[in-house]
Amino acid sequence: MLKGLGHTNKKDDGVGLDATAYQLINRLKDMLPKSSDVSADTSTNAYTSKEDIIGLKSPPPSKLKPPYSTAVTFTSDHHLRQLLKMSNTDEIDDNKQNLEQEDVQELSFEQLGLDPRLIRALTKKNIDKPTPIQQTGIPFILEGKDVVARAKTGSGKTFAYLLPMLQKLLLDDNLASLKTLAPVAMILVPSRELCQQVYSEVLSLIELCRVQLKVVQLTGEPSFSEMATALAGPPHIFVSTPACVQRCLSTGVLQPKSVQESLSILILDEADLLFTYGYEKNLKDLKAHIPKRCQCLLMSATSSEDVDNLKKLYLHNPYILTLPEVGDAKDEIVPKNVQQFWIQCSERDKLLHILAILKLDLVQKKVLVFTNTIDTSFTLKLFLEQFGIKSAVLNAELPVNSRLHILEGFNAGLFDYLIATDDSELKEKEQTDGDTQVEKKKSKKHKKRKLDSEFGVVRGIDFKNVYTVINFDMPISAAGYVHRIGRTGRAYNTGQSVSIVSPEEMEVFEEIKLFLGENKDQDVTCIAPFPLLEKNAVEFLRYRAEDVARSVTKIAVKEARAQDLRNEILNSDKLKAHFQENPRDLDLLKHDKLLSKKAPAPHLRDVPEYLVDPTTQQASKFVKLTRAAMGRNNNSHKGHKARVKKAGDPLKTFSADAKKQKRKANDKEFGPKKKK
Ligand SMILES: Nc1ncnc2c1ncn2[C@@H]1O[C@H](COP(=O)(O)OP(=O)(O)OP(=O)(O)O)[C@@H](O)[C@H]1O
Repeated sequence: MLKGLGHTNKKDDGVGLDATAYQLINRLKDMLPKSSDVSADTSTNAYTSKEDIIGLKSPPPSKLKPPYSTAVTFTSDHHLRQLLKMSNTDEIDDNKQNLEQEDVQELSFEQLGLDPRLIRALTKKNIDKPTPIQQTGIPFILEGKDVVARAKTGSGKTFAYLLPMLQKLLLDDNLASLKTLAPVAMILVPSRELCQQVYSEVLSLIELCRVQLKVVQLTGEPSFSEMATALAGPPHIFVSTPACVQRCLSTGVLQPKSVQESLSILILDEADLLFTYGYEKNLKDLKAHIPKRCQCLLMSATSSEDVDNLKKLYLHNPYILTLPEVGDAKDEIVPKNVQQFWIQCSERDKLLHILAILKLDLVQKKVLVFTNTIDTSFTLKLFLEQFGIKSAVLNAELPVNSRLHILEGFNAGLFDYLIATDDSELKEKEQTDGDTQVEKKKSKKHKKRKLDSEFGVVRGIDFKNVYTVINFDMPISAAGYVHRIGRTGRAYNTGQSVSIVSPEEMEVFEEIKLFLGENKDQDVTCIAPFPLLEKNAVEFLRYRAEDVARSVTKIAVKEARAQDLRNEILNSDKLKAHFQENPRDLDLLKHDKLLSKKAPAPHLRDVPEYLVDPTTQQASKFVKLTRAAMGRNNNSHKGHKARVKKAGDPLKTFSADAKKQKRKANDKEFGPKKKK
């Protein structure tokens, strides 16, 4: 991104950047970790690096037929060490020579052997070249191998398995036209949100390919008739959670014998979460019904004991494909195109600091804010509302239709700020804490939390065009941090994260830095202090912020939370009925409406210029300039194609309208904005 900014400086005369701004930019450059020297120029994006293209295997890639063998390449000792960790040493030594001799070659989708219909569908989605995990994975999967694919967040793992899976169904007459009694392909994911996301991706590919394949999704605890309706036919592809499939089997809606006869490909997505979300028993029981000849794929962003256990349980002599792996160096954990920053302040001053960075326009939109509790989300929402910053909240308490709709609305650009409660780690902790199941049940009952156990907002969800991730509360582990900030910088996009760290959170922050490979002795910094926020700028806002913060009482939060839940329960029913008919009508309900009882005071909406010091004004200009240079979609690499796409993609067309509607609604709620 910095190189990109460098280019934009040449064009910025009209914007009025002065020497201070350039100093600021340079300061920002200096403070950035060396690894974040990423560019808006696609030729240097995260995926073109040789270092990132990795394939591991048995048998060696050289035994594969061309053109596959050239795609599988080792380029560093680190990669070989990775291999040694997980495979047979002799085999590695055998392969080492082959691998070192091979040339790195970037392959196109055509060269990977994908069907023209799928390539056309990808072109319509503006996807023209495979990511490394797709380059490496697709040929193996097309060959029918069992595969474990491990790659960073946002690296395109979903298409890495969807494309070859669909190709198999498209090309194999037996599979697609055979009168089976159960689905031919099954995709198991840990959460409802992921289920919806994967389902939408498959559906959209099928529609764009114009083929007669049927896909169905099912989650939660559906009734017998819901299961029977979903599986009538049966669909070719079934997207679900392990618990739900188990339910279909135990109620007889899915006959074990039919599964044995029909199932050809099974995919376990976000495999590292399946056990921690409590599906261990389901998966163990399900194993008995999976035919031996069934091809199994296991996708995950990190490695863990759970992934290993699943691999042993389901896969036969698998190919293990891994992109740079967690463990050795920071570049290999977090996508290179994400810049990481932090701000240190007291717990009490967190509201003040987030207000300063949002209100003074010091970060790019869209912004995804993570909190650890639902109450904190509402505190933040109510607080920001008073300053004219509207946001939606997302948490496990909300009805499923609302959650899905909120995600879709955010992805379509209906609102810019989403405050998500990430309690997935607490959920994991709940799983490991406590001695017996009974105790766990008791404590859960005691808490009376009506949270959806299939909710998962952090892992795997493909938030579109989120530029900034803010950790308002720090996650409780380094892995949680990696997954949170992985919601930005997806695929070829750039992004940044800002962690607001209180003294109480310093311990976990240090842990995170260590995990990312920060090393003071070698002058390696992974998370730099946020460079655009001046102390003065914060202090100027203090009085107003503290005044408003005092009005956001515990009672106000409780009431807002209850009100939001009531709204969303009503919404959810409407959504259910309406969206069966109009699945793309996203603007029916607004999720970012105001919850404060007191209307926001007009004087808090705009920060008067005299309150903003000149350096901060320059910083804000600099952020706006960057935004303009990057284009609204944060997709500079797509160039003219992005414009072509806009007309054809209902989501894009919709978001353009949505922007107008959003402006109108804003004026209605806050009053028309004065022209400066
Ligand atoms: N070849 C490609 N070129 C450009 N964009 C791509 C490509 N493949 C996938 N994408 C896009 O990249 C984004 C991230 O992909 P995906 O959700 O599959 O990542 P992931 O590796 O599964 O991440 P996570 O581990 O967080 O689940 C999606 O928006 C997807 O449409």
